Amino acid sequence: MTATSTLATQRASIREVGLRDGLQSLASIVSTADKCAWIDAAYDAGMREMEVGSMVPAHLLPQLADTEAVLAHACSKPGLLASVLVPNLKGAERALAAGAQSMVVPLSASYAHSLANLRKTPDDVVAEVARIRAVRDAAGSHAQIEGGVGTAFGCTLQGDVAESEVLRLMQALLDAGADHVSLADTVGYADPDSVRRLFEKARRLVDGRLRTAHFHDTRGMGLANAYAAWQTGITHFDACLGGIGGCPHAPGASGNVTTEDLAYMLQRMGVATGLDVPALLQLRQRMHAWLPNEKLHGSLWQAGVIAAPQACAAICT
Ligand SMILES: CC(C)(COP(=O)([O-])OP(=O)([O-])OC[C@H]1O[C@@H](n2cnc3c(N)ncnc32)[C@H](O)[C@@H]1OP(=O)([O-])[O-])[C@@H](O)C(=O)NCCC(=O)NCCSC(=O)C[C@@](C)(O)CC(=O)[O-]
Repeated sequence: MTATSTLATQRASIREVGLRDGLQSLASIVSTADKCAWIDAAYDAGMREMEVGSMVPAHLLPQLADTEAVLAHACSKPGLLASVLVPNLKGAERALAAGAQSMVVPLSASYAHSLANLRKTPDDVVAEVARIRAVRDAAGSHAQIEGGVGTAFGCTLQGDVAESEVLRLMQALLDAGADHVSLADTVGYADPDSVRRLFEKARRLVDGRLRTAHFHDTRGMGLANAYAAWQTGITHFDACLGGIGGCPHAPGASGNVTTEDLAYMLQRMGVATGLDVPALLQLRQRMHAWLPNEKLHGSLWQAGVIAAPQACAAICT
């Protein structure tokens, strides 16, 4: 898809991943009731895709130990696509039993990060996706399987990651049974040029089966990278309210691109997201009470939204 035809689409979807990527690296533990309130408020603000936790061993990420309960609440929301991260077959079995509508299987294109994060090589993760697909199909479930290719632009443990390796693994995930794939910049190694280059190549290879772009704002390029991905035809983005997030097994990892800033950027570009940006800002404000010891990030909350032209005209006359 060319930039011109992409811009004609003028619709994009943001998946709030704060309850998973956002919380996984924070020491604070948010109560299940507060997580459900977070889901309610995001849903009321128009959010229709949320990643609400991880099916990892509770002792590894106690922050996400209540994922089953949080997922059950998310699944009660009509029209909400509720996903969870699953690191292995056991996690997928838990996700299927809990009624997940979408499972994100992370695969690190960086060999070193793959071992640190999942104790598996990237190709072992591909083989695990084949097992997850077999179990899902045998269960008669329609839960989507997303292969999330992380460290796609490099990482602190290994340095460079070759584009050819990222593309190979992306294709291997689809061949193994993933329904679609996403590309992630785990530690802020991407820039708009490298994003455009890799996403264009990836889209040439698998077209619409490359669904989502997942950026961290580690070096201040999160929004610029999202814009570059949008220009290649990507219309699904991951983001975290308050810009929290980061992989605990990736040294130097920091927060995701900020949901409210990304939603506002798209809105200013005339792209419909279905999101109520002032409502997102109110939700961000509530997060201070849920995460009193954590720093929230982003820009829009400081300056506020610029009033729509009609409202401005009314005020100015
Ligand atoms: C994959 C493992 C589990 C391997 O960990 P392991 O120790 O190799 O696991 P194992 O298979 O040897 O099993 C050890 C024990 O854990 C149990 N177990 C095993 N699996 C599960 C499970 N799913 N749920 C519950 N329990 C489980 C298993 O049953 C066994 O129990 P025991 O017999 O000793 O009583 C571990 O390495 C792991 O959980 N890693 C995940 C780390 C993580 O969450 N990282 C962050 C997410 S990835 C990320 O942030 C990047 C991303 C996606 O956001 C993209 C980006 O930003 O770029």
